[in-house]
Amino acid sequence: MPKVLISDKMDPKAAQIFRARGVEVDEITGKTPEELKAIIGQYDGLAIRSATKVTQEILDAATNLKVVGRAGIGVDNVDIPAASAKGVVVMNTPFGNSITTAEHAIALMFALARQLPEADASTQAGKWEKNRFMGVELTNKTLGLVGAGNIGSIVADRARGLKMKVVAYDPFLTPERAIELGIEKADLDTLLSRADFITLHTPLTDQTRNILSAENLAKTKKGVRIINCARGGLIDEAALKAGLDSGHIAGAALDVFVTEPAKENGLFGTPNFVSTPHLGASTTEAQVNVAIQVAEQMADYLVNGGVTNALNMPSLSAEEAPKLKPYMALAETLGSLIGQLAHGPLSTISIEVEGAAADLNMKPITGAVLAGLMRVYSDTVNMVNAPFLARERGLDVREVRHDREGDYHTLVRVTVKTEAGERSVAGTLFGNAAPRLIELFGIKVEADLEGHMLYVVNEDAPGFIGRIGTTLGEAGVNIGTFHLGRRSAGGEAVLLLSVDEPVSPELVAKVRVLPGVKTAMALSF
Ligand SMILES: NC(=O)c1ccc[n+]([C@@H]2O[C@H](COP(=O)([O-])OP(=O)(O)OC[C@H]3O[C@@H](n4cnc5c(N)ncnc54)[C@H](O)[C@@H]3O)[C@@H](O)[C@H]2O)c1
Ligand SMILES: O=C(O)[C@H](O)COP(=O)(O)O
Repeated sequence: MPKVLISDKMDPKAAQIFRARGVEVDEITGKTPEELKAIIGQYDGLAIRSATKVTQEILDAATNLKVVGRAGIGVDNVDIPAASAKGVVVMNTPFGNSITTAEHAIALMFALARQLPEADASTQAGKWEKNRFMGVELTNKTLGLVGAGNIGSIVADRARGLKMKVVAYDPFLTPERAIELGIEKADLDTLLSRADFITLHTPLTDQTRNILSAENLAKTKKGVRIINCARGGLIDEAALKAGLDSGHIAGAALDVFVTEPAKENGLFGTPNFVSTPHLGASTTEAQVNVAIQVAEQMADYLVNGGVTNALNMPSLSAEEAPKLKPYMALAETLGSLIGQLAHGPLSTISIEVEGAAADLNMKPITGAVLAGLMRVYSDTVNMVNAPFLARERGLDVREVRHDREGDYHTLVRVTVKTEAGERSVAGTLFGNAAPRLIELFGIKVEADLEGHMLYVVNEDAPGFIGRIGTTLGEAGVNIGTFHLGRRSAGGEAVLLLSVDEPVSPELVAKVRVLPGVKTAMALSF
């Protein structure tokens, strides 16, 4: 039974779903990195929010880990390249808390417009400072939206409902989508110069870090109010404080900080500064949504192999997973066969599908071929890290889907380019389930590839099979299955034998010197 650790506070629905789906679950929150390192080795899955940092060190200690599930959106607390390299799927729940976070941005915009926190503190202090708190209306004001993705779009919709004009900067926003959202697409400088309020809704990347730098803050309109419910690091906090102190910036509301938890910060105590402790996603509705989603996604992966919302692997629905399972076994076996047989550096690998296979999601098939191929070199390779390792090694991966109908109802062919030329193997599914080799380096040969095998290329000549049988018999090796194929009568032939135990190097050496043998190799699957 797979075992998951929930290491951040999560709605109880997550644990309930894991258990209902046959996944054992421990909820242990508030651990230090050292404490997490000590226990993570027991788990197949790790369910987190933003508090747990999934670093290279944690991943190194996570010897059984297969999936990290983020109950939320931002995954900047997960070292995704390190997870990919270790074959760990990283998934998030990209929509579960979007409405809640958009609403928080709108709430902070009102808090700034009407100085609600200060007015509340003053009133409760018995001051009744009616004349101190003069607000501004949102109606007819311009909202500058930096990032018009899931959350930004919802903020735009709500802002338009408030009769604001929305100007958006997002390099990936198409003109059609801007029209659909009823917003104006602009460049950053235009937005900065026109916005009465600016709200940030981008991930933190090398391009967005300090997008509101001292230089860009200086381009804003005097009296601008700024909201950040996205990520700390998008705003230069020192420059923001200077802008508030000088009065150029009329107000700023931050839910997120460069350093979190933000127990101390230079902005604290600054007039017209409002803050919340990363509460963007903190509503009952959002937390139930993300807890349910993350548990379902992780259980799907751990139990059925279904992949949804992964950031380092193509999606594979729970419906597709059982259909693709035999294909992935076939693909992995073909990858392994070609990895064992093709010597020297590979420059290109081409994966072709035809017949029924051509109707399937090809990415998992490709991932499985690459995993089979690379596992020949390292047993820590899986479908997640195989494409990553292939890219790292400069292997050019090509996918070809053929519409044509061939001799087989379904077929997967793998061709690699080596220094010695192209090498190709092909297989089908027997009875729609059992992987079967049908072609090896251009020779038709039907074989089940499993367990320990001996591969021999020889000249097709009478008496050869007897000699092989005798050689194996004398070595005390029992033959399970025997598959033969040849290019032409008297030409090159291949022989694939399955045997009950590993084929020793000594036996391979004996076979290699038999008359007519061109090459012999032990294979294992
Ligand atoms: N405060 C919270 O509790 C909370 C909750 C949920 C999400 N978030 C954060 O909110 C942010 C937005 O989330 P989302 O779901 O809308 O993400 P999203 O991926 O749907 O949208 C992000 C948008 O930013 C745009 N973008 C990327 N680079 C840009 C750039 N250089 N300049 C301008 N725009 C750029 C993208 O094109 C995209 O449209 C994320 O950082 C997420 O982690 C915070
Ligand atoms: O990216 C997110 O989903 C938010 O930052 C929410 O973070 P949290 O789950 O720690 O509240």
